[in-house]
Amino acid sequence: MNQQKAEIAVLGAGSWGTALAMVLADNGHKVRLWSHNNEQVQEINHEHTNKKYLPEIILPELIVGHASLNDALTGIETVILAVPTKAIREVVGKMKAVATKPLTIAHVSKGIEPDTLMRISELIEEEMPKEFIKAIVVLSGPSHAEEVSLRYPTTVTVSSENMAAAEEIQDLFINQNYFRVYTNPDVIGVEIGGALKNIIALAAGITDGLGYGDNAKAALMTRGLAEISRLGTKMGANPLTFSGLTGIGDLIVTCTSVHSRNWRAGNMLGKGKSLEEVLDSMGMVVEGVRTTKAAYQLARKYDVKMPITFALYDVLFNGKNAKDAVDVLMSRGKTNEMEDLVNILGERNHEN
Ligand SMILES: NC(=O)C1=CN([C@@H]2O[C@H](COP(=O)(O)OP(=O)(O)OC[C@H]3O[C@@H](n4cnc5c(N)ncnc54)[C@H](OP(=O)(O)O)[C@@H]3O)[C@@H](O)[C@H]2O)C=CC1
Ligand SMILES: O=C(CO)COP(=O)(O)O
Repeated sequence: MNQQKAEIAVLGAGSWGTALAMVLADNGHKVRLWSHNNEQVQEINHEHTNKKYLPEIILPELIVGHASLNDALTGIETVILAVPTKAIREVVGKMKAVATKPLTIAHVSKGIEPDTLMRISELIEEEMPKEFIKAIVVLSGPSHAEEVSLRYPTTVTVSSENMAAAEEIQDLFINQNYFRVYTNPDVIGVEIGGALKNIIALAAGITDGLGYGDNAKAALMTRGLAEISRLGTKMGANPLTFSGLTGIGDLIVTCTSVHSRNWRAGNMLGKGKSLEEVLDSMGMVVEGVRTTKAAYQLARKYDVKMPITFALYDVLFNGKNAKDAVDVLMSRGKTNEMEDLVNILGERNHEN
């Protein structure tokens, strides 16, 4: 484990890129932390802090900030891509311009691109020429940056179509004191679970903001997982992945933690703030908003029932009142808890 010390580029110096850079540095690896903000790079190198994103933290000296992507990537074989979903195409486009050899690209973002409906590994594959891709890996799971940077015990999962590459990323990150990394070969399930839990966290924040209780939140989490599992299974995921760290695990942490940007954004919406006011006040990415649009489109494409996603879509994009949306969910026709998933599994078995 962590046998060889490597030099790794982390692209994106927001909360998650910085916390993951700390894990790598704690494991003895040199980290080139790239940011498109030169002032932030100066702060990282001279103050060893990143106050905007992790105000309490002192960064290990093995982390060196870079404002030039070319410098950050020269001679590097492994890249951790840690920017929001909507920046992935732009940053991979810049990587392509300076890459000189095949890279293992591990992404850690949780989203789906609206309209193209692509998962992040698919976006990377589309943007990066084949000759510069050694492997694409996803790292996901219940892991708020604020807690990882305090070295609190955390578990995540890595997945790839190239499991040897996933195991290399597992070895780079695993830390027996506080960061345990599992593998799972189900890339679709891992990416869908990580992206769609943000939708349910927004909804959980809204019901908390409305003053509804723990019953409502437990219902949202459970029925939210049911609709994520239905869609993911229809898209080809292993349904068991949704009972793992990147499914229920991440759903629990994002719906219950004060660190969650998605939950906090939902909470403000439930208290009556407009979407614009909420997003303006966050200062960090709230992935669930765009992902709601993408999941709404995916549900229509795959003909899967996703009532919570549809209700949230109406609140976010059609001006529906949040309380009315909950009323609509509660007054739906009678249904069987498991039948739809069982039917999807039946159709899949029939096709195989
Ligand atoms: N925070 C967390 O606990 C976790 C986050 N994630 C996922 O990680 C991804 C990144 O999130 P997180 O770090 O939290 O986000 P933050 O909002 O904290 O930081 C985003 C970072 O990306 C930079 N960035 C944004 N757009 C671009 C661009 N076009 N080119 C270059 N850099 C850009 C931002 O720069 P600037 O400062 O200039 O805006 C900032 O440094 C998300 O998909 C999130 O879901 C996953 C697990 C945990
Ligand atoms: O994915 C996360 C925790 O696992 C982070 O969630 P938020 O983006 O809602 O903060």
